[in-house]
Amino acid sequence: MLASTGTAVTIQPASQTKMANLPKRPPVELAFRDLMYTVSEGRSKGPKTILKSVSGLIRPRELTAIMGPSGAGKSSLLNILTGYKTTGMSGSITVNGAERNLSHFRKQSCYIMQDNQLHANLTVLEAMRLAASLKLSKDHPDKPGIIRDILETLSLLEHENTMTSNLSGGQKKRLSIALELINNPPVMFFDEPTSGLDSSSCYQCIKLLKDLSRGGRTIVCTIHQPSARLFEMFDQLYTLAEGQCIYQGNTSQLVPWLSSRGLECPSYHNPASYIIEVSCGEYGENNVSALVTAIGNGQHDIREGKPWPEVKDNNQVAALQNGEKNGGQNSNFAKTTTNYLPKDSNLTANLQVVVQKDEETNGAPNVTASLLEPSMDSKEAGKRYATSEWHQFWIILQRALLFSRRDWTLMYLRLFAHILVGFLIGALYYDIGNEGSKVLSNLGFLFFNMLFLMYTSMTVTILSFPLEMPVLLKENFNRWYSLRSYYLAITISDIPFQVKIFL
Ligand SMILES: Nc1ncnc2c1ncn2[C@@H]1O[C@H](COP(=O)(O)OP(=O)(O)OP(=O)(O)O)[C@@H](O)[C@H]1O
Repeated sequence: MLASTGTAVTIQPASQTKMANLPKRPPVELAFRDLMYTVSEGRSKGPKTILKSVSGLIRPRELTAIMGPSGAGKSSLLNILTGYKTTGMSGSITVNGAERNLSHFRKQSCYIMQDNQLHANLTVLEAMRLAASLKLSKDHPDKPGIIRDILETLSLLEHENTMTSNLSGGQKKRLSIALELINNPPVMFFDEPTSGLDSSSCYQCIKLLKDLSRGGRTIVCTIHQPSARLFEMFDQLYTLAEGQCIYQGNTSQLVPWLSSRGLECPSYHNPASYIIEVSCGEYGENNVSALVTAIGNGQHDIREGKPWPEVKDNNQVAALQNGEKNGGQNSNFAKTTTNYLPKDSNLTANLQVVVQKDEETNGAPNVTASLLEPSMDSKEAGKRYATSEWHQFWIILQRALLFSRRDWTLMYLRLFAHILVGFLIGALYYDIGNEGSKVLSNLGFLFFNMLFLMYTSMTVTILSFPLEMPVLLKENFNRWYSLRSYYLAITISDIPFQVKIFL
C-alpha cells in the first residue's frame, strides 16, 4: 500500500504480508509534453513523423494502457518513455516534475518486452538467484527472502525447479516480471504483456499488473485490443491514432466522453473495440482530428480537463525537496504538481461527463519525495549498476560455464570437428617435420592449424551470440550488468574448453 508519513512516500508491497522484503522506493509520476518522434526512411523518401507532438501524464498507483490501432505509434511511444529509443525524438519528459535524467530513470524503471527473453537453460530458482546477485547489492541481507516472497506472490514457488524452457506462456510472463521485481523498480513498462496468452492467463497477468500498481508503482503497458473484462481493469487509458492522442483518462469515462462528442458506443459493444474502430475512421474521417483537438493531443486528461504543470528544472526540484526534508510541507512543489491551472476552462464543461474520481487513485500520492531512498542518495544513486563490474563478471562467468555444462551439443560438435580435422591434417602432412625440402608444407601446416583453431574458437560466439542477443539487450537495458563484464565473461568462459582441446 502507498504509505504516507508526513510528505515522504515510499512504495510498499501490495500486501503487507507479501513482498515485504523488497527494497522500498518512492513513487514516480511520468509526464511528457510535445513529444515528436521522427525516423528517416532514406534520402528519397525523407523523414517520417511517427509521434506528432503528443503529451500525457502517467501517474503512480495506476495501471495505464496505451492503446491504438496497428501502426498508431504505441511501441514507439513506449520505447521513448523507457529510454530505449533516444534518437529522432524531441519534446520533454519529466519525472516527478523534473526533467528526466535518463541514467537515473533507467535505474528506477524496467522494460519487459513482448517476447519473454529468458535463458532456457536455467530453472526458475536459478534465474531468480542470478538476477538477485546482479540486481541487488552484494551485501544485501535477505536475498533468499526476497526471492521466496516474489515467487510466492507470483505463484511460481511450486515451479521453482522447472526449467524456464518448460514453463507455460503465462508462467514465462510471470517469471519475466518476477526477475525485474527483485529490485522493486517504481516504474514498470510492458510491451503487449498479454500477447500469446489465453483469456484466463491474460486476466491473471493484468490482475497481477494491477496489484503491482496498487503497491504504488507506475505501470504502463501497450495493449492491442483487450476484452471488455480486461479493459475495465485498467485505471487509465491513453489512446493513440495516427501518432496523436485521441483519449486520455479513466477507462470508465471513455464511453460517456465519446458520447459527449457525438460518438455513441452501441450497447453490449466492447468500448476498447469501439475506440479502435473510431481511430480507424470507421465512424467518420474527421473524428480523429476532432478528438485530438478536444483532448489537446494529450495535454488534457478528462479527469481534470486541465493542462499539465510547468516543467521545473532540477535545481528548483532539489530546492523544494530540501524544503520538505527540512520539515516544510513541501507545499509549493506539491501545489504546482497537483493544482493544474485550467488553460481551457470550457473543456470540462464541454465534456458533459461526470468526473468520478476513484477513491483509491484520488489519494494523490506525494510524488515530491526524493527519487531514491535517503540511504541510496549519495552512494547508490550515482552508481550505474547495483554491483561492481568484477562481481558482474564473476556471476556471468559462472552462468556461462553452467550453460556450457548443460548444453553439450555445441561442445560435442566442436570436439568431433577437432578430432576429424586432426586426423585429416595428420594424414595430409604426415612426417613432414624433419624434411628440409618440405618447408612450404610446414608453412601450410602451421597456417592451416592457426586458421582452424581461430575459426573454431570463434564459432561458439558466432553461433550462440545471436541467440543470446535479445536476453543480453534486455538485461543490459534494465541495468543488470555492463557490456564489458558480459563480453569478458563470455570470452573467458571458453578458455577451459580450449585448454582441454589443446591437451
Ligand atoms: N525505424 C522506423 N523506420 C520507418 N518506419 C518506422 C520505424 N519505426 C516505426 N515505424 C513506423 O511507425 C509506425 C508506428 O510504429 P509502431 O511500432 O510504434 O506502431 P504500433 O502502434 O506499436 O503498431 P503495432 O500495434 O502493430 O505493433 C508504423 O507505421 C511503423 O511502420
